[in-house]
Amino acid sequence: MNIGIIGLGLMGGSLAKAVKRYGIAKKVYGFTNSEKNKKDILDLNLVDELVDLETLKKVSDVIILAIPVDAIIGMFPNFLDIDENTTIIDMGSTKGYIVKNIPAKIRKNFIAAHPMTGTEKSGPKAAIDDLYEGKTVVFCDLEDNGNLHVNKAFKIFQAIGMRIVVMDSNQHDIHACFMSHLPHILSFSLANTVMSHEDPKSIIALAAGGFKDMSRIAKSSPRMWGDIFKQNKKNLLASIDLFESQLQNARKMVEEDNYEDLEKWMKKANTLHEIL
Ligand SMILES: NC(=O)C1=CN([C@@H]2O[C@H](COP(=O)(O)OP(=O)(O)OC[C@H]3O[C@@H](n4cnc5c(N)ncnc54)[C@H](O)[C@@H]3O)[C@@H](O)[C@H]2O)C=CC1
Ligand SMILES: O=C(O)C(=O)Cc1ccc(O)cc1
Repeated sequence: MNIGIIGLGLMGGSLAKAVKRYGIAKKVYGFTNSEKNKKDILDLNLVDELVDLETLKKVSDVIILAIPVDAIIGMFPNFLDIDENTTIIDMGSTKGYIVKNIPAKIRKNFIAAHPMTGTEKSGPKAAIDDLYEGKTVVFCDLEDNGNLHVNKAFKIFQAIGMRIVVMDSNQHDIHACFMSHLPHILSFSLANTVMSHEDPKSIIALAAGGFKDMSRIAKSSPRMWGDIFKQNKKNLLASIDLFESQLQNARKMVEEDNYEDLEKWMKKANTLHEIL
């Protein structure tokens, strides 16, 4: 089968590497809207050929959308004339808003997927050989897809070493919010808090592992995360409220010198790593 990838940054570029490595695609075609990235994509040999969108639509049996979540929605009108056997798979970090907006004409073709793997880096140079190996991909609302398309999606993601979890898109957005969207907005907040108080010299001199761990994802793409926070606004606001109440509780225990309860509270937090 021929695979066409739209957007060849971290996710699309890494997928191109994976499908090549496992010999899943006869040919991998790519489309990008970024002139700046074209040279990198070709230098890195991510795809067999960079083509225009109309060509990619015609030559691909499967089209992967690895672009920001608002750009995924913006692509829908381009697919209205797609062949009934062409599968479209999006890799966006949000699912509810995307699924709700898929045009009826292509609903059977369009698989809503979210690979639960990534990094804070972006662009073609960020692509990694084994990004998907042994990781989970969530497929949403498969009951609305045609069997042919579901089977193709399973085949591709299993072949690159992924574990598949099937979920309702609204449930996905709640879980993805707590497990990914909330941690990202907290990391951005921590980075801005520290920078508003500390000078660069002290940051360099004193940054230890814990700070580096907690701020790594604050390096993530603002374009990509702006779209995610917008599409998952309702869940994000609810999770921030819950986080704020935890922080307020911690603040109160410190303020009142209630170190006994503070220790109990931290011991409870320790148990997260019995699960992870
Ligand atoms: N970065 C991560 O760790 C993860 C990202 N995702 C999702 O994957 C998608 C892609 O993210 P990344 O690869 O990290 O972003 P990226 O920024 O590394 O790559 C996206 C690429 O798409 C191109 N692009 C943007 N709009 C386009 C359009 N309309 N047509 C053609 N090309 C276009 C850009 O030039 C860019 O190179 C997003 O929807 C994101 O939410 C999902 C899981 C993990
Ligand atoms: O860099 C990390 O640790 C991530 O958590 C990457 C990530 C970003 C967005 C997603 O939708 C899923 C994973």
